[in-house]
Amino acid sequence: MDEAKPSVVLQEVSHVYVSGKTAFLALERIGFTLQAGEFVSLVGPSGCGKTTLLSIVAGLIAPTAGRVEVGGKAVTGPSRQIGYMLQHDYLFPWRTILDNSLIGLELHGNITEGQRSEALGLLAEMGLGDVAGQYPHQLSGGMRQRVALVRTLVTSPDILLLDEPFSALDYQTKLQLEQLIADTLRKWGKSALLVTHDISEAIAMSDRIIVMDRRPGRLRRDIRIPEEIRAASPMKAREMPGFHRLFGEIWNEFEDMEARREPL
Ligand SMILES: Nc1ncnc2c1ncn2[C@@H]1O[C@H](COP(=O)(O)OP(=O)(O)OP(=O)(O)O)[C@@H](O)[C@H]1O
Repeated sequence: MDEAKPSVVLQEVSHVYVSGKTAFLALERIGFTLQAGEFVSLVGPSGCGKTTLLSIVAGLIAPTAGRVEVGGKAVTGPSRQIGYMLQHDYLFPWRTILDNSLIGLELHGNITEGQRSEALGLLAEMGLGDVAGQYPHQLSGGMRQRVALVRTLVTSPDILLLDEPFSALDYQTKLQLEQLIADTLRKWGKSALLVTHDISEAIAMSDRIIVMDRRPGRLRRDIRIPEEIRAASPMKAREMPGFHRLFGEIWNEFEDMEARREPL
């Protein structure tokens, strides 16, 4: 682990949504640490609070109780240390691919020539060098998500929050992008917190998987992925017997939660 890079620590984080006269406990006393350079996935049934948790870590909403620290400092709002990548790419149709990838930097001031050439280098690394001058409608879904990744990486965040970034992609593109992101984050020693509904994706990409329970959203399991699976590519990992065992174990957690589900 790289000690110079920050870890993320959540302590007793709870969140209540209030609308009108009703209050809803969305998260209850969540606590875990995302070590520097670690890749952790959050899985759990719909509505268990995964996106709420990411928004709290990103500093977009303040938790009702508890504390989130990045690199030992309390999170009080959005910061450049954290990059957020969503299911939709939200590229601006009137801007070129290069200009779209520079948006995050523009928000922090004028773009330097060095930053522009760094963005071009990143686009090339993601196989997008030839389309830097094109517009989003000329690109496939997978290419657009890669642009969104460049836009996130170009601001040099230490931690990436990934909210179902692959869910709108076809299977083959999704596997390729999983591989690309896993390789890129590992190479640069970035930490990541991935929200996904896809158990296979979580196992193939992560160092750990946190299984959440719902109503209220709580931690249910914290599962460490065996080294042999972590060392394999997301495609190869899917062929391993250990992978299928883990899939079954997590699937059983979901079945158990479903069996205990109370009517809404
Ligand atoms: N702004 C809000 N006001 C009131 N309730 C909300 C708000 N946002 C989310 N919720 C509720 O909080 C709970 C957790 O929502 P959240 O979107 O974090 O869950 P999730 O696990 O990400 O869901 P999914 O897997 O379906 O995307 C849900 O019951 C949701 O209806």
